[in-house]
Amino acid sequence: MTEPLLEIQGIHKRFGGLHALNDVSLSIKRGEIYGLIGPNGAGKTTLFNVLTGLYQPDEGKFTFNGKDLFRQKPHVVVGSGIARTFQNIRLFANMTAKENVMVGRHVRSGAGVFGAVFRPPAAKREEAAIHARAQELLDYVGIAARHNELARNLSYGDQRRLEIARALATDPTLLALDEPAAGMNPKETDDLKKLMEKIRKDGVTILLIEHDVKLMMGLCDRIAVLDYGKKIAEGVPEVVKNDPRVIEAYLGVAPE
Ligand SMILES: Nc1ncnc2c1ncn2[C@@H]1O[C@H](COP(=O)(O)OP(=O)(O)OP(=O)(O)O)[C@@H](O)[C@H]1O
Repeated sequence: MTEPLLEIQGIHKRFGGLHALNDVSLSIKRGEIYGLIGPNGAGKTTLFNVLTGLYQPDEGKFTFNGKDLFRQKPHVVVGSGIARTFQNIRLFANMTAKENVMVGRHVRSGAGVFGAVFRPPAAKREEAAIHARAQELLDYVGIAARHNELARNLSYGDQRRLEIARALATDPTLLALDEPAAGMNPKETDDLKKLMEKIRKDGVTILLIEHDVKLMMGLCDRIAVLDYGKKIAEGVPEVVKNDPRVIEAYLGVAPE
């Protein structure tokens, strides 16, 4: 058995009296597309925020690629190979598409502030490489022609793609996507599905939150279901879909 890429055990997160994550454990294998579903307020985004260092969990364990990332800062998490996108798109609206990706790439570059200001030859070469890689990533997600467009002028679907390109610019091992299909039409959703399959084929493991259950069922290798901060089911889509606890969580009533 190969080691899981991501392993979280017994994670608790409380906001005052609200137990947003209650003893959540899961492990994600390398190369998987792993889905996280659950009703509104179930704790999905909170789990992402804990994983990416934005929230400090109260208890638990969290290892990634053999490294202990429990309560680490976001830059350490990114540096360890976890990149994410946000439920509410967080692009630099007044920067071009390419500049947005370059920001992601700078996380990986060694040029730093000195290099950016004084631009010695090595820094210039690095800057050229960052430009080239950013353009390549825009091409990869299918928006190369829009490279010079301000992010705010891109269509909603293209903004979502741009967020993915920016996350990929950090060379992640695990890409965590928070509702990437939100607000997309069926054609955009289908294109997004193909993009996620391509990303996985190219060696990046994907953790995905999504409300579009049809998309999740057709895309994920395994799915975990959260409800009121607890993991109530986990498994292959077919089994999860028919689990009475899942049906009850979604419909509010136990199935007949
Ligand atoms: N920073 C915070 N402070 C206080 N409560 C919070 C905070 N973040 C999340 N919560 C609460 O924790 C619970 C879980 O929220 P979370 O956003 O993780 O749910 P979700 O499953 O992602 O929901 P949705 O599908 O609506 O995005 C909710 O009751 C929410 O109000």
